[in-house]
Amino acid sequence: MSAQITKAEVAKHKDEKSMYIIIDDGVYEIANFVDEHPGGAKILKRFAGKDATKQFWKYHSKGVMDKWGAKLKVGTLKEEAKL
Ligand code: HEM
Repeated sequence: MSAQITKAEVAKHKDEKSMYIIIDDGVYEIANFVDEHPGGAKILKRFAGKDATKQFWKYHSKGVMDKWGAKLKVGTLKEEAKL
């Protein structure tokens, strides 16, 4: 079972040491990926600690997730009550 990570926890990971982004219900560690991102490091860093689902699916096809998803995934977004 993969780790359940809250949105608040994701938000803490936003620098070079550790950079999390959310895509759908997955949490991805991209600190070591930003420099090889074909779309550039800058745009990725802008989403560090945040949900990038909409932007991800705007620029990538499912094949990108199939190739990279498992390598970068560190957990699943924890379901929280929406108040
Ligand atoms: C885990 C997260 C991500 C991975 C693994 C990833 C991977 C890739 C790959 C492999 C490409 C090359 C093009 C392709 O094969 O389709 C690409 C291009 C690109 N990515 Fe990402 N990406 C990620 C997140 C993001 C995010 C959050 C943005 C924010 C907008 C972004 C913006 C772009 C852009 C603008 C391009 C260039 C598209 C083009 O030249 O047509 N990516 N990315």
